[in-house]
Amino acid sequence: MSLPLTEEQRKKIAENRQKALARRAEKLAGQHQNTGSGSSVAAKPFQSKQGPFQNFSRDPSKSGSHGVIFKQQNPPSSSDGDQRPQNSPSFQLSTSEQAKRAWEKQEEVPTACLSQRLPSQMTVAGISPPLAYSPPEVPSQQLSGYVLGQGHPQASHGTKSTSFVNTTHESLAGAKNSQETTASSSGQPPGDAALEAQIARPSASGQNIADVHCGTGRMTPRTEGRLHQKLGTPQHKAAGSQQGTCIRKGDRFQVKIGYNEELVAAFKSLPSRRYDPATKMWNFSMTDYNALMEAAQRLPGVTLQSLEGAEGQMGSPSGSHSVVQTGLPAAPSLAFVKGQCTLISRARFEADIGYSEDLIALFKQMESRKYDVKTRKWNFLLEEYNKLMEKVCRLPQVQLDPLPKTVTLAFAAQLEKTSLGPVTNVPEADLSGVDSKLVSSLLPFQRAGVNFAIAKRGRLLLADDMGLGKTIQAICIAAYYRKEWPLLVVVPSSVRFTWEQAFRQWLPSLSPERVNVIVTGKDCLTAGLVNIVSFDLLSKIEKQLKTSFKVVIIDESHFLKNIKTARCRAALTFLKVAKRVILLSGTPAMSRPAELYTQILAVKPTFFPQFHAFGLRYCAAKRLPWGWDYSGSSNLGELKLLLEEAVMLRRLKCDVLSQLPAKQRKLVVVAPGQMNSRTRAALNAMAKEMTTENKTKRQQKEALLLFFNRTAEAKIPCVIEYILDLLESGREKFLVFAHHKVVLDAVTEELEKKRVQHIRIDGSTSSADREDRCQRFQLSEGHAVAVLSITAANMGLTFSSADLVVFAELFWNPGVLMQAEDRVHRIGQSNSVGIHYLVARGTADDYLWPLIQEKIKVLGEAGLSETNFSEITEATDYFYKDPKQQEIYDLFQKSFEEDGSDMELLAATESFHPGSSSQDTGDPLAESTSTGSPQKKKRFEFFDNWDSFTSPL
Ligand SMILES: Nc1ncnc2c1ncn2[C@@H]1O[C@H](COP(=O)(O)OP(=O)(O)OP(=O)(O)O)[C@@H](O)[C@H]1O
Repeated sequence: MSLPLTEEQRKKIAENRQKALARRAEKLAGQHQNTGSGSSVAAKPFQSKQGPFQNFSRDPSKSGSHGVIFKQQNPPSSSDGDQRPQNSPSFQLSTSEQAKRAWEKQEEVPTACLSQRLPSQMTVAGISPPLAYSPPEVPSQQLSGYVLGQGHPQASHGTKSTSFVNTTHESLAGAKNSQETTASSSGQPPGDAALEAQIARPSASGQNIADVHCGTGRMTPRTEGRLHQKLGTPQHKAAGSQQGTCIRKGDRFQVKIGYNEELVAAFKSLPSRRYDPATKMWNFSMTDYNALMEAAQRLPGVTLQSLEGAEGQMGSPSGSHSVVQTGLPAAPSLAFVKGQCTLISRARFEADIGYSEDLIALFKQMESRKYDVKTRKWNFLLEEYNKLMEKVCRLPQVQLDPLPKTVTLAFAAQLEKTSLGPVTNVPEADLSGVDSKLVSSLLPFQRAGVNFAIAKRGRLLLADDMGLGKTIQAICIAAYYRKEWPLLVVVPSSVRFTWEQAFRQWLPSLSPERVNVIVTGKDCLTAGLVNIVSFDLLSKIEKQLKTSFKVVIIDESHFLKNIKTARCRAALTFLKVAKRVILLSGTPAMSRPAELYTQILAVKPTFFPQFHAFGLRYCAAKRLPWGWDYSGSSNLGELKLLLEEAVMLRRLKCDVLSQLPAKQRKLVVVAPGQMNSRTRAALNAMAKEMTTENKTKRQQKEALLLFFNRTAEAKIPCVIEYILDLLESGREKFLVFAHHKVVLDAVTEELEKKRVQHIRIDGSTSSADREDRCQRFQLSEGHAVAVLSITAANMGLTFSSADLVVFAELFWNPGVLMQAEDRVHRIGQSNSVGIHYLVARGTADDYLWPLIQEKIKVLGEAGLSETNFSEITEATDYFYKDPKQQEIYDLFQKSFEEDGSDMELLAATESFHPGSSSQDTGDPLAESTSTGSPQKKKRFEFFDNWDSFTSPL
């Protein structure tokens, strides 16, 4: 359809075009002279795009998004929609990628160059976009991407690759052939196609099509003219030619073409027309497609490439050069649909794809078909997957991406119809070789966890909720493979000794000497049969890590979530060679699926050897101007199913609540290694002081008090480290009870420093404020810590929104401790609550802990306490073989049982201030407790440097 232009108007337009062309040609020739022979106009914008990425790759710190956006070393050439990795020209490209790049190059050509294109070249360009943007046989899963942290996405789309620089018309046509949409099928006369190929063939230097068009200055108006003559095309027609393309946008299509008055008039005549001022493009409904294409066909000099998926469908070759003339498909059959298969249950998958009549007909042939009216999607049994996919491949208008290969492998039994049961039956493992004490203690769900692990040949991510006893399960699994030991256990440093304790507790057959806790980088990693090392030390013992451990436990394995960290890189070296890998985490991913990647890699290295494939499928990977963003999430249901099938076991507290006690107490042996030698020596001196003969009762008590005070001070770094580890492990809300002001202060300061939401209630908090702060904590979301004084906040407050209580310090009166525990264990609490007692060896805790046990036992026997500490009491192994120790214990017992001692102790401890008194050699107690003026007491230089002491090493 054309507008009736007057002859004069036509002439004027033609003249103006000629003038503009001449001006551009002149300008171009000038530019070529300026840029020299090696430069290419077409290449320029491409090179300039590379700049920032090269800079970026040199500066990975600018990746943003907390290390989740992985470095992209190659420049993307388009930013929207296409999520495949791009290649620099020197990389191998698949044929479809070449075609796409050739297309993009065409797009990048400046207007001046466009005006010089030959009609035949337009046809060359016109063949590529549909197949290049959507290669049906290339599942995204096959896209190999980054080897994490190492940079390049490798160009492998599963199709034959040829070098980009050698791109030829033939290779493009070849690509097209492979997609069943060949250039010849577009209805062009063969003679013309051959001629085009000849013209478009690159120079011997391997220059690509775009360069030939307008690249290096070889193309001048004169040569252009010669080419036109060769084609028998009048030169003025080439100057006036306009090439455009139709692009599918949902149920509409838009036309991308430069301004043409006649075409615009044609657009305006179509009822469904819309103009988008943002893109400056017209768009139409599919019903107007044929009318538009016919109108475009009638306009001289206008070449409008048909819609993606339309070419080759309805061959009505007219013999024209124009792509439009390759045949106009009827609008309904143009419905090119693209989608993907997704796993929706262990037995079924869903086709997530738009409407296609042919496809629906095919779906209806499947016996297991189900249509979900809510999601409006069809789903099928996995056993029909292969059949369906085979048939879908034969529908040219449909691109249904398959399930990732990892998924089909993990669910092979279902695909092959060999196992249709809804739940896999995990066989009962033979645990006869494991200590019976351990095996008999396992709760039913823990036993099931051990069975699962053994069914998975000792490689799993045990992701049970916090406090469900991952430690006992891990020890049992590792013990099953005892013949393959030495065992390596990697843990947060705050729980190294707790793990040592757990081995002692649960594996009596293992001699305690065979448990080796690595404390410094100089310690030998293989000294024990069980070797426990902290994450922090991993990078310091890298050489030793080359020793291969066949059995490895990683506690809080989400500490490895970031591949860029030294600890993760170090861990991957030994995880690669380990035969059994037992990962433990209550929170394997705290905010995004990308965090799971390294843990999956550790358990199943073959699942997603390259992060990019994982990122595309499960992290909604997006290409941004600075690289790929993997911080999103996609197909989470499928990821969960995949993990549960092959990698992970996760039970929530609510799933197993009936098997859990209402309160679970945990003894956390905090690291005395944090104490420097002076601290340790001073504590020993305090202990000695208490048992020195000829001491009055009062003097003994004062010595005891100072011992208690110094213990508080000495524990601070361990306490802080433990709290920070809890936060890092995803514990959102918990209470921290302490007694000494110095401890409360240190914890509060640290939380402030780390900007963690917290409240504090101590003796100085008014009653009104107590309630306010308590409410604030109850209602807060995300991380929140309540820092509470054991004696000032152990009553009358409800903190039921938390389910964990940490006792940073012990207190001699178990009744007070129990009251404090019950701040969370009360009406409104639906969970089993965790109580962690931090106990430091070599401090007053050695005496306080057994004292508390003793008292609780008595209360329990009298029916006054439901609490049973027996398991952990046993575990602590506090039997005083040394008579001096027994003496100190007796002293503690006596002192705390005397009437009024509590008040005296409280006063003394509250007033205690770190670093008090310089009377190292004298009796500091006399000042700190008996003078009654603690503020005035002299400073006791107990620690070299307060700052270094409070910041964990
Ligand atoms: N079967 C059991 N018998 C006796 N005590 C148990 C049993 N299972 C777990 N416990 C105790 O429960 C407490 C919590 O267990 P554990 O520390 O292993 O939990 P977790 O799952 O590792 O928690 P988190 O994720 O917080 O570290 C410990 O004191 C442990 O000794």
